[in-house]
Amino acid sequence: MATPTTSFMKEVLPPVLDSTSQPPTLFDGTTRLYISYKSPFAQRTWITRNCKGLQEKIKLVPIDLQNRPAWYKEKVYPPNKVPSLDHNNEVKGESLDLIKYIDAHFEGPALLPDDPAKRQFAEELFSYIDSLNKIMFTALSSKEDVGDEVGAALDKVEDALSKFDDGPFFLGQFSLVDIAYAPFMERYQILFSDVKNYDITKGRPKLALWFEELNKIDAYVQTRRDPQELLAHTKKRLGIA
Ligand SMILES: N[C@@H](CCC(=O)N[C@@H](CS)C(=O)NCC(=O)O)C(=O)O
Repeated sequence: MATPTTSFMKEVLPPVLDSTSQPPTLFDGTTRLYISYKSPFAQRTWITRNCKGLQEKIKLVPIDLQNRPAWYKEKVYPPNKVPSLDHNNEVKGESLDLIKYIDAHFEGPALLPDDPAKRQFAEELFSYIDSLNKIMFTALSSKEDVGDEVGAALDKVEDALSKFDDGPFFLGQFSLVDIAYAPFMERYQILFSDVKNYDITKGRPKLALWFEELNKIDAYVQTRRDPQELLAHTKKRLGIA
């Protein structure tokens, strides 16, 4: 597919709902994506919705995770996490499942290529991200300097970006794989620079180019938070503030 660089007007984002907020009219047939503006898992689904041009079809419902409305757990999504998607009056969760679901069940450009080799590599990369996250967050929470494990994990990302040469993204062209990685890689770039004085792109030209190209994609840029806000929020969550 063509890289979705098409600009649309900056969306006016709906206000965050907290424990004092009334629920929307639940299960009225409206497709709703429950997110938190700060959640990297939720951001994956939000980018996917934007990439497919579904701003009108999928309504964002941002909730305050620090002060959640009780109705969210009781009436919408008992696991009480974000993201979740209410589509056809059925609520589903798990961000990686949801980005595939949104891609497959809604109109808009296909975000996974048909090529079986690329599809297989996509699955490998979807599986790898949990290990990457573990290594990266463990390193950030530790007092030690950045060690070999982080370097090796990032080198693996650099290698993955070298596999297909028909574009700067994981599968060549922009896809769900980039969407799965973007919210986390964005946080690693900011956090490692601030906390460890470590530039994750140094000596990794493919990764540097990946960030450069990603930051041209409006559907993603619209979901980015202020880096200082993200830094403060994530450091607090990791207990390193
Ligand atoms: N595996 C889930 C993880 C979702 C998740 O942990 N979301 C966080 C926000 S980043 C959350 O809702 N945390 C609240 C909680 O765990 O109570 C996914 O991929 O969607």
